[in-house]
Amino acid sequence: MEQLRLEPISRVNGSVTLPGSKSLSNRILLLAALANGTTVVENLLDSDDIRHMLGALQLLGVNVSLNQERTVATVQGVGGVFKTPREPLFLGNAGTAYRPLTAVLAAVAGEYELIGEPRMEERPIGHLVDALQALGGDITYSKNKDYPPLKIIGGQINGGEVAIDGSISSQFLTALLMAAPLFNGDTKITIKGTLVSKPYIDITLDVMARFGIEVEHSNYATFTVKGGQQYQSLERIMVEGDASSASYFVAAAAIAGGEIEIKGVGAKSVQGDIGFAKVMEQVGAKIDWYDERLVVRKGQLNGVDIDANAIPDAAMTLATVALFAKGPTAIRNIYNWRVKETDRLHAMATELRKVGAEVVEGHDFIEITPPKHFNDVAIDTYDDHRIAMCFAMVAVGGKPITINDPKCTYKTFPTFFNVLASVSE
Ligand SMILES: O=C(O)C1=C[C@@H](OP(=O)(O)O)[C@@H](O)[C@H](O)C1
Ligand SMILES: C=C(OP(=O)(O)O)C(=O)O
Repeated sequence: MEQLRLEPISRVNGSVTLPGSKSLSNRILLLAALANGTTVVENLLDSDDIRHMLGALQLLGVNVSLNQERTVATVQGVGGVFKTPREPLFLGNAGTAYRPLTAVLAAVAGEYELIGEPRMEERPIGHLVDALQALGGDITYSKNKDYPPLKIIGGQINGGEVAIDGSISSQFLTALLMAAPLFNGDTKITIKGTLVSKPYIDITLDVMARFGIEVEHSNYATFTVKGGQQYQSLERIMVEGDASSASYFVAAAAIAGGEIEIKGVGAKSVQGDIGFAKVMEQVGAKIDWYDERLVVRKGQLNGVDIDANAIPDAAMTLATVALFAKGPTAIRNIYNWRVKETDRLHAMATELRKVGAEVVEGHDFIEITPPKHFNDVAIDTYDDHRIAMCFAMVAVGGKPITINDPKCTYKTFPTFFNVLASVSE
């Protein structure tokens, strides 16, 4: 197995231009493909999750051309008419590809099979499939009920009233919302249970509006979407920098000092993970806010006790910031960490303990007391990009660390370790 040795970093300094947002890239690609004209997408992320979406679109007969860096895509929309693919759509472990494609392909004519990596077969999708089936969708489980892989016969959905469980993943509601304009009739969606990861719904509504579709909602409890609509192509759309990827550089500057300018997200971001920078101010970081960038400096870091339901991805970074804060840190209301790239609650608890922290792993929370002494260990990353990236913060805090399988960052941020090295002293 490949390992990356990170020597202690004494200071960080410089400027980082963020790669495009994963959440925005995959939503924009799918809606541009469904639209009825050509859309040029700029600052597209080039990472595994996006490659899986692009691979699927190609098999569905969508013509997408990319520049050499794969950061500008010209998408020739097919007006909601896909080709039946000659092989199953392999979507890796990309939730932002698998879930939206499930709903959209249930809505448009054709026969489809959606497959993924072994971990994808352990990540639930039953809440989405239940809702689509209740609306008349023809979806069957190829292996285990409520989990991928899936077989879909599309084009059967008339719309109507439907309830969807929002308590495990917001991606199910995102998927249903993105597909609903393609249903024959109007759809009224009611949320069952508490909706988790709510800010991701704002990203969905924002992108849908950019492509010409308005959704009405009352306080994220009910949503109404008119059926029989078509997405409208955009001449040009720019993908914001990835706010979750920004979290590592916000944390690095806060921990090590020096100053990092982070370009690509700021006060105007549509991504909820920008909220991580607010949390870091509470922890003690000094941040200057601009519309589309942040400038971050070190401060005296103190442990905090927060509800992180709205920022599930960036909150993992707080778990390693906690190693360098004064006093314990508690991160609460994060049950769904358990159904992501790995069981992140258990994995984070295990690896933080290896480093020397005292950790309480609750059903839906984690409490971290910083180490008295840091152990120089190799961190297992469980094929989870965020575990690899957050544990790089140990080196930023001045302690040596080894990251196993560092290429797992390719899921969302292939150049992460190079970018970190470029601001490290
Ligand atoms: O809609 C999205 O783009 C995402 C939603 C979140 O998932 P959940 O809604 O499952 O928490 C997040 O963790 C994921 O990385 C991206
Ligand atoms: C949870 C994540 O990914 P996915 O989009 O596959 O759910 C993530 O990127 O942290």
